[in-house]
Amino acid sequence: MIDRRAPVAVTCGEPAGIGPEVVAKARAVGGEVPFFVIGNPAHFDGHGVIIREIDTPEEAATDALCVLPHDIPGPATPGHPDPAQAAGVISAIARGVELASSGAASAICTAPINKKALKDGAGFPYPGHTEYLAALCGDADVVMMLACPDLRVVPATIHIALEDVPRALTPETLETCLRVTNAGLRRDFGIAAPRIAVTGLNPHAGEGGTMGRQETDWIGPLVDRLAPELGCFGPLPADTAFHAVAREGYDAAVAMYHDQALIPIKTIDFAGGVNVTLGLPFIRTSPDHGTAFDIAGTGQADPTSMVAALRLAWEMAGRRATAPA
Ligand SMILES: NC(=O)c1ccc[n+]([C@@H]2O[C@H](COP(=O)([O-])OP(=O)(O)OC[C@H]3O[C@@H](n4cnc5c(N)ncnc54)[C@H](O)[C@@H]3O)[C@@H](O)[C@H]2O)c1
Ligand SMILES: N[C@H](C(=O)O)[C@H](O)COP(=O)(O)O
Repeated sequence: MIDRRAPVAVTCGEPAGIGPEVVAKARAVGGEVPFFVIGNPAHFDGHGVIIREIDTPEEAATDALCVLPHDIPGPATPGHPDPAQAAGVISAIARGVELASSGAASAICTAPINKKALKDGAGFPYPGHTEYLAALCGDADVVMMLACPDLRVVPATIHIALEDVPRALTPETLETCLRVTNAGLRRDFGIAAPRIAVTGLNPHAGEGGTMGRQETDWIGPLVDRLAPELGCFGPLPADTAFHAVAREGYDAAVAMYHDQALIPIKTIDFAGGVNVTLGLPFIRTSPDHGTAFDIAGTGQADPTSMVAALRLAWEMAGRRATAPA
């Protein structure tokens, strides 16, 4: 059967971070995935791969790092973001979205951005790709999933201050999160009847209302109501929801806030974790790490997560390409 998947569009991310290095290294070790990167070709020099400028995504090949040139000025200085580059970093993401939306790319895979650098340099009003991509797609209901072979996690609230979590967490937001998670597990991970563990917000999941009431007042009743339809159960005390035996009982865990979800996965498999946005009209993956300014330019960046992100995007594109309409 002919493989008609278009190549994956990689957005360059922060030029002063480790993004260019892991993208270039991924070309060398992630051999089978056809991809091209949207960025300034000069930013990818020096990592031992052949760089080829291309004019269209169709020219992407696996024998070189193919770069679709994008207007991001100047050299990159590792560890020191240049405010003049911020607008180009942002518009490269928007360009990736256009290419994925038109079918010219089968997915986007985003190299890490530095949110503060984009805010300082170009007034970027979003706390992350996830929210920016949702806005580009008409305020789509999206969830952020981080996935590795042993665990998938979804924080029900994403990039907000901890003090704002209890207000942001409502029956409506949690229900939407559970629905998007269930649909994503079925469509993009091929799990016919997903099992979704839901954690509590408070210590010991509230311990029967003695350490917080969200669990008894509404999280528990909501999870019970949706259980027959979405395969969810809980709320579980978060501290014991992620050990090895517990993980065997679910396909994804929905946690209540960012660190509750991301600490376990980045502890279990920082190198192999992948960030996936579910709920968009196209596929988006990303490595689970950030711009790592502390090691940028030293050659120490590990491309394993970038390779995993490319492979997962490609696999998801394959599943969508062969799914019945
Ligand atoms: N996908 C993304 O765009 C994304 C993901 C996470 C964080 N970020 C952003 O990146 C910036 C820095 O975040 P941070 O410092 O919290 O996390 P980070 O992941 O950049 O770094 C955390 C630690 O892990 C190390 N590390 C990270 N990736 C590595 C790799 N591939 N190989 C070897 N060591 C690696 C770093 O050197 C550092 O010590 C922030 O602006 C954050 O918002 C972006
Ligand atoms: N919250 C993510 C993490 O810590 O890995 C990271 O900030 C990336 O988020 P976006 O994909 O929204 O940029």
